[in-house]
Amino acid sequence: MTTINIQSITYKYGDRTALSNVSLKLTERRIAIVGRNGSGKSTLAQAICGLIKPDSGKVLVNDVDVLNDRPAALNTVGIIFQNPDHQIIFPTVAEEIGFGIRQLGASKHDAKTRTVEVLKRFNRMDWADRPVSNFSQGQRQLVCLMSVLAMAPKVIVLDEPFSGLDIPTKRALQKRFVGLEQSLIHITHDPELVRDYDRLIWIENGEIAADGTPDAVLPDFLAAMEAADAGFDL
Ligand SMILES: Nc1ncnc2c1ncn2[C@@H]1O[C@H](COP(=O)(O)OP(=O)(O)OP(=O)(O)O)[C@@H](O)[C@H]1O
Repeated sequence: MTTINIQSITYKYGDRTALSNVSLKLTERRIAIVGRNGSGKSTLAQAICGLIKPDSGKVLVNDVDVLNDRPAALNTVGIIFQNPDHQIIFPTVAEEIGFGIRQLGASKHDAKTRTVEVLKRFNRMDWADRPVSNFSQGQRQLVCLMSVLAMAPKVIVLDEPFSGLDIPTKRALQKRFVGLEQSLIHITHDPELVRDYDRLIWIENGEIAADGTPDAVLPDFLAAMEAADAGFDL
């Protein structure tokens, strides 16, 4: 079982408090995070992955301090962002996948072997030397997923990976996520995607507004979203 221990995290961007004293113990395999734009979801995702340094508090994933033990964090938590271009840095698919494996300390030879393994698993050996720049957004998201899986993390954080994808591409990618053995923490604006998850956490203004099963939390969340104002005129 994977345990994510978020201990009293506060994070500020200048004067703006994005997360305010958030504590959570997460052990479920499928966890959804919902909330309005700007409520703090992505900030929490980055804290869970050790990508930002909270002003106070810490995150332990299976006892790994993800901020301060970067080598151990790399094969403990992975993240897939909304925009694959924020993630992909290498020109070809094999280089991109291999880079993550090398980060774990693998030799060039081992990185190559594991890159081939993951390409085969996804039936995408023909992608190895193809330039990512020619790929569609859905294909790039799959490259990101393969790169993350090649590092064999225990937890994968999905930060709205489906936005901008058409319905068939979204469905195809979703099928890949559903089958993963890893624990998933899935940030989404689409409650339908996470209705059958084990746990759903609703964040507002950097705090936990509700936490429970989707059946328990979603009705209030959806009612609040229906009643809410955008806060500005379009
Ligand atoms: N780089 C930044 N600099 C300054 N403020 C930021 C920065 N990133 C986020 N914020 C602010 O922090 C708050 C939380 O942002 P965050 O991106 O975590 O929200 P979110 O729930 O993921 O939003 P969305 O659903 O729009 O992606 C918002 O008020 C946002 O404007």
